[in-house]
Amino acid sequence: METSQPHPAGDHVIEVTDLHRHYGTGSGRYHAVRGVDLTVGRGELFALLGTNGAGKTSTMELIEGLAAPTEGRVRVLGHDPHHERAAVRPRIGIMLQEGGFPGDLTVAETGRAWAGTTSYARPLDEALELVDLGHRRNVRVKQLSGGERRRLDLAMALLGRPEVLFLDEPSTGLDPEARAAVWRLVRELRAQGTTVLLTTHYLEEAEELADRLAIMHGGQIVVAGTVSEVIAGRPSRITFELPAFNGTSLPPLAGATVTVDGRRITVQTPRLQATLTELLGWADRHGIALDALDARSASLEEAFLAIASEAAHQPPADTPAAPPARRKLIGLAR
Ligand SMILES: Nc1ncnc2c1ncn2[C@@H]1O[C@H](COP(=O)(O)OP(=O)(O)OP(=O)(O)O)[C@@H](O)[C@H]1O
Repeated sequence: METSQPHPAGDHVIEVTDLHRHYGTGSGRYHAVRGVDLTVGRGELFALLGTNGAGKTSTMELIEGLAAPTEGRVRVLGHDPHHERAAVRPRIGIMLQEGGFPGDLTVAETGRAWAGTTSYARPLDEALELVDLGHRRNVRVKQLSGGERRRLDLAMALLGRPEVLFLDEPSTGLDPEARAAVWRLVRELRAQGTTVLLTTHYLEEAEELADRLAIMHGGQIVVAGTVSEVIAGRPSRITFELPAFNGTSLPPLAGATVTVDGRRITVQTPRLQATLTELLGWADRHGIALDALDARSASLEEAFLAIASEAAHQPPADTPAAPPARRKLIGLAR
């Protein structure tokens, strides 16, 4: 077993190089993670986005040290998180997609049991208050709502005052108010220097929180960078309807792509202001009303949809066999 040296402060807290993960063996072997590289600096929040089955959780689990990669190298706080688990585990917090805490224990009993596995546990009440669960401390876990269970998962991940926090879809199942509260908490933790790696399906969550993000598809990172870098180069979009189209042709809109779907027109353009000016001038000159007019710059959502659709048309060379059924993750196996 290779024993790695801890990194000096300020270096990358997470380093992942050419990571691969297979599930199963023989003809049922499935290549779920296919050469992922990423780094996360101290105090940075990095979001992993992707389509369903893109490989986000499979990648996270390797970085968390819950499984060993088939190939590739992972370092967390300078250590191999799987083989040097004892060095890494006390310094990280993990919120899995399904916490799996026993339903018969109360919130407080769960917290006490979990605190016993953690070296520098913060007071249980403090952890519960962070996620607004203090008033539910004597309620059995099975009686909590789905959103409350998610918040319990988060409280348990925070119990050991982690330097690195892994959040796998932290706000799934939360109502908008609880989600906003979780976002505030994550921002505070990051401001205090916690490094965060999160997966999410909510693009606005990544837009709100992430310093950098990566979009995965088919086990690979298709694009990575800041939100502006990922959006850069994506066209803006103007849509409208022509209720009483009198046959007047649309003007030539330089550099734009026009799609007509019945009465609905979509114009994609790299020059939003100039194209909109040309279009409004044309409508004005011909006395045409542009119904339901909407003009917007490229968003992360549009970039995501375009990237996912482009990637879906370019499957990797070793197209996988259908994957075997997924295993359910049990929180206590962390
Ligand atoms: N234990 C497992 N055994 C076999 N295949 C698995 C296992 N876990 C995941 N897979 C498969 O690996 C691929 C990647 O799954 P993974 O859960 O990492 O994706 P994801 O991006 O997190 O998806 P989602 O957004 O749906 O949570 C999927 O095709 C999945 O079915």
